[in-house]
Amino acid sequence: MTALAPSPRATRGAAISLQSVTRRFGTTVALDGVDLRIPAGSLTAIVGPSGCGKSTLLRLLAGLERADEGRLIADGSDLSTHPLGTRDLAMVFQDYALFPRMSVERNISFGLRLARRHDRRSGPDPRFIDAEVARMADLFGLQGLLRRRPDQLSGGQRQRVALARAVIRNPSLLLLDEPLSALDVALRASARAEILRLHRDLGTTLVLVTHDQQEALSMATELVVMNAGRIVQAGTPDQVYRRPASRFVAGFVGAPAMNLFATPDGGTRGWRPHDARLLRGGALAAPGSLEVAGVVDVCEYTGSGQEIICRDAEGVPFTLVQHEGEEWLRAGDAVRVEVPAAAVHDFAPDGSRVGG
Ligand SMILES: Nc1ncnc2c1ncn2[C@@H]1O[C@H](COP(=O)(O)OP(=O)(O)OP(=O)(O)O)[C@@H](O)[C@H]1O
Repeated sequence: MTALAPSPRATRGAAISLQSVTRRFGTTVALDGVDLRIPAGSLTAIVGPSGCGKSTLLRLLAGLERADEGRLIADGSDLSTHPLGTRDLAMVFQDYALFPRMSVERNISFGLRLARRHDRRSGPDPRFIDAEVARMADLFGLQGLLRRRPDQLSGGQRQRVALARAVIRNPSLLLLDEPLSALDVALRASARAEILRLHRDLGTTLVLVTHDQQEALSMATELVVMNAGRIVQAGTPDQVYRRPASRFVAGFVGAPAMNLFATPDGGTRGWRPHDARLLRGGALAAPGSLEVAGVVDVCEYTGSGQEIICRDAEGVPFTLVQHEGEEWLRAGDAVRVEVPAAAVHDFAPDGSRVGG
């Protein structure tokens, strides 16, 4: 019982747009004139430092917050006047928000049982509900836990129940607030794969808030970077990674982080550790490329290679990466690297990107 055909309840994903949305809490401006288009069927990941407004944006999409200014449009209708119905929308909160006195089975099937109570003729029948619960239990590894109550589960198990409860309803908009943060590595990988499969099979529009930018880069079709209540860049993960629009985005997206150096004019020059190539012996840098020299400070083994923290002649730290099979650098080694001109990013004193 793993691959039921997409249910006829499934609709295509909703297209959402925010127009000049502002949300204030007292003097705090949580969202500051946000314009954003979330394409139908996209998997949009929202990343940004703590307090930048990610959860507020998600809660706004869920209808749990109202905009003080601006408009929120879904499939052409204004959500402030026609909020999305509960069948079209599901949200998984950071704190799961499970029903404490219901069993896991009851929690997961809640939405379907509600639909049946509302409409016994076209609502899902009990056998379908049982089959769907069993499918969710399989997908999220909840077999054997269906009779328990939430307080008898670990944090990770609770999170999986919350995901199953949201996913079982095949919503056209699924909002996930840090859904994978409490899972261990193995479960995280399978839950991530399940979310991607769900997204692919049902065409649900999925909006995901995460602290884990690697998760965002690997899962998202659209990546939205926020800072201080504003959207500072939105695009495909590839666009954001390769052409960060500002110094802030350059430093925030990508792991290890981009190496950034102050330039004499007050701007910043950056390059990613993965774009640097070691120059061994007396090897010359290719014409036009950037050459950087330094001394290895610390080496950190990562399993598939090592990350190396170096310092240049001015003491500015920069990171290099080495992969398995290379001759390992060690603390105290002198290093020279070249960075192709196309991989060098320049930012003006105001932080904006310079050139292409
Ligand atoms: N109900 C509220 N009352 C007062 N201030 C709030 C409220 N909700 C959010 N804020 C403030 O609005 C700003 C944005 O909060 P939000 O929770 O959206 O940030 P976030 O990016 O999700 O943060 P985190 O990553 O830490 O969860 C913060 O300064 C926060 O303190």
